[in-house]
Amino acid sequence: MEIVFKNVGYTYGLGTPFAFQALRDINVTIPHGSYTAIIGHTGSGKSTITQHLNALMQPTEGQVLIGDKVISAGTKAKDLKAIRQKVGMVFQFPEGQLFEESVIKDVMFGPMNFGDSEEVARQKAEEALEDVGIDPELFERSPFELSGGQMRRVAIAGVIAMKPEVLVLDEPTAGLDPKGRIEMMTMFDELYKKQGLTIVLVTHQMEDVATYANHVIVMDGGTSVKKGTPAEVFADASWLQEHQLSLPDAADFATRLQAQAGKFLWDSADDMPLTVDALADLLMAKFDLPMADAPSNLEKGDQAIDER
Ligand SMILES: Nc1ncnc2c1ncn2[C@@H]1O[C@H](COP(=O)(O)OP(=O)(O)OP(=O)(O)O)[C@@H](O)[C@H]1O
Repeated sequence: MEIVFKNVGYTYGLGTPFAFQALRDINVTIPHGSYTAIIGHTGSGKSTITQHLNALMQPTEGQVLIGDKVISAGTKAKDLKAIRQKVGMVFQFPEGQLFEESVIKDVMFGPMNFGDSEEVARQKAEEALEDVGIDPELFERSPFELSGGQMRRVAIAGVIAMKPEVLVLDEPTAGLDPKGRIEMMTMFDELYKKQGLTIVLVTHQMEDVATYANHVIVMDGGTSVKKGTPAEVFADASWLQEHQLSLPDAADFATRLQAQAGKFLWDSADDMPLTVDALADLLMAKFDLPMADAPSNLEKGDQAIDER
């Protein structure tokens, strides 16, 4: 499902002395089937734009087209239920919203709230819990007996169980350790590939943008200042700096190496290595190193974390 912003603006406290325009002149598209990252420094408007994706907020100016629904100031609440089912939101620290006495009941809550029978809701909940990697042995346990990482997965299963077409993730790995972060991002990537979802990821992690996203929207001062592929958005390091953003570490290293070597290591901006794996490939090729049968950096990193 495609989501289109047409001249969208949003003012908090409209008509009061405390009015603050947080979004202005937004014209962006979240393409159907894309993995879109929304980036931007603190206060640039990411959370505000995100809450327009399932009409939790309605624009005070312009329109948001969510599939075949048009949302503008004053759209009636009765039109919004179908949107809430189609666009699932995972906010920061979603485990804070767990409340039922068992894991399975918590995940069944959403589907039942949208009118599914208990039997259908249970089936959807079991599938969703399997998708997020929760062992069936835990289904009847209290969610509050689980580890923090497991609680977060259960909360995410509660969103996935509603079979959304679009999954919106607002800094979903906040507070996780490096291993938990990689596992969580890998899980979303698998869901994206397996279920044909559209994903919108709000993040401060440029590595995640480079590794998972295929479309990026850059926010600054309440508006979108750039959109494109990760390669297009990361092509200009000084532009990123002006907008208080940075390159992914691999691209930063490669750019410095290129500057120090004083010669081009890649042909066009599209070829700049953005991930550690792409950087490794570039260095292997440039220095004509033989390919060995050794674990990748990522696997070694995982191993090191496991051993700690
Ligand atoms: N409820 C509110 N009332 C008034 N102003 C608000 C409200 N919520 C956010 N703002 C302001 O709107 C602007 C955009 O905030 P928003 O939370 O969307 O930014 P953000 O990019 O998500 O920031 P962060 O990266 O810190 O989460 C900021 O200047 C913020 O202070």
